[in-house]
Amino acid sequence: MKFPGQRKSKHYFPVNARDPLLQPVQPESETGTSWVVGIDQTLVDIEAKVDNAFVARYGLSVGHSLVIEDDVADALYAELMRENLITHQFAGGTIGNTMHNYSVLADDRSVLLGVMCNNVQIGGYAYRYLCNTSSRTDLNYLQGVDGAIGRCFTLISDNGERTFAISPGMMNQLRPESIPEQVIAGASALVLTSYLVRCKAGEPMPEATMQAVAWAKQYNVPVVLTLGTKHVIAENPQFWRDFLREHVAILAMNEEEGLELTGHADPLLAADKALEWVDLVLCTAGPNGLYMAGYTEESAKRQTNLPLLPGAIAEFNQYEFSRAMRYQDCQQPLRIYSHIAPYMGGPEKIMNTNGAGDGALAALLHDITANSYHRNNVPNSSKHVRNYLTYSSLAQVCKYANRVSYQVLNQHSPRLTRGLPEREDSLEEAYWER
Ligand SMILES: Nc1ncnc2c1ncn2[C@@H]1O[C@H](COP(=O)(O)OP(=O)(O)OP(=O)(O)O)[C@@H](O)[C@H]1O
Ligand SMILES: O=c1[nH]cnc2c1ncn2[C@@H]1O[C@H](CO)[C@@H](O)[C@H]1O
Repeated sequence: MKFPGQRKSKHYFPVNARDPLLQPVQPESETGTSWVVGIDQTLVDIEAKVDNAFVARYGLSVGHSLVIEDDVADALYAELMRENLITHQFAGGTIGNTMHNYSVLADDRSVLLGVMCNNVQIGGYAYRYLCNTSSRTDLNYLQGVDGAIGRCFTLISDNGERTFAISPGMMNQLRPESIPEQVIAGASALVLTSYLVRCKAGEPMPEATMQAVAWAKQYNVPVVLTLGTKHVIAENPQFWRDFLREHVAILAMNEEEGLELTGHADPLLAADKALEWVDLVLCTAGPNGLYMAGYTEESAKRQTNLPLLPGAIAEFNQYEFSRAMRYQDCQQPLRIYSHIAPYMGGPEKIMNTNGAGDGALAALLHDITANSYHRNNVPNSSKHVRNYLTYSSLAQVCKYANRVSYQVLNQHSPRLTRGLPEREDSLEEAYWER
């Protein structure tokens, strides 16, 4: 496990050095002790440059993700081929991206659940998917299907905005019995997307998802939900509010999804509202950067030394140097908030925004899993006198998430092609001091 945040400063602890006061550290095994698990619709992103007329012609909605029927997919694909518009093909899927990115950042294990073709052809979509997933993402629990994985036509307009058209193939055929109980039981987090319920009647994916949620609840594993697209939320916002209250600890969304969910266009107010249902919120806001909102123990709050920010909640970042806790673990819960503007003002030229939010969530998961790892190895550390959820403060997690988003914006693929630059391993020197 690589550590996030200020690794060379006081938070760094050399768990691999022999310190007789620490629990003997277990030799690194392939399965490790800390991992995250996610469920996804297995998808390959087929990226093409198109104009808005193309998007309208196929009944799509700019900036969003819609499912298309096979005949529409065939016509769309034929036009892309005929006009030679396809520029890239990548492994995709919002949770697949997040698991891959987590493994790249943490240099550690994530487990991906979903379907995979029983019969993989060299050079085919399934092959590309497997080749473009981190070797630290455990794919051993994928369920075989006799048919194709999904395709996500990723249509990029001139300003870098992306529109998705999903041709599902067999991506929703994941069955409840393919969810491994022990993998969920031992995970630091179970990561889901609201896309998982976007299925045809009778497809087993939603049931498989609920099986995973049931086990997560049984073993007290925090469930993380990323909202995916505003359309899925807009169809039934009350369903999602109930789902969050019932099952979810950590919510990731962008400001449009936040608006559909809460009725608040202001990302800070949307995040604050969502704290009625969940313990921790990450709300990305495109060129306005990102917000986090969560809880900490009143007596453990830490004052920021950054300028206090104006906003719909005055001086909302006052305690952003506090570490997040689950509501249920606080005796006197205090709401804490943080905001950060895009790293370096954003890249000079954005390749495309695809996956920027998935990158931010992967950074947050890294911080949470680092906390579990540290707790397992150094259980009597002062860092664990309370049952914290994150390893770092809210402010630090914001910086890290934002830094990772920048890295994704700066490249074509929605998945990190490499970790952050090595010299930033001591993040003091590069980013964090700026
Ligand atoms: N135009 C931009 N300029 C600068 N930074 C940006 C821009 N767009 C996105 N970012 C950065 O990327 C982060 C995530 O972006 P965004 O809100 O677009 O995520 P998203 O809509 O969830 O993306 P996706 O669903 O494609 O993963 C932002 O918090 C910000 O740091
Ligand atoms: O319906 C869907 N299910 C799962 N993933 C999706 C869906 N639509 C788009 N993406 C994925 O979202 C990623 C960027 O966040 C893209 O890589 C795309 O594959």
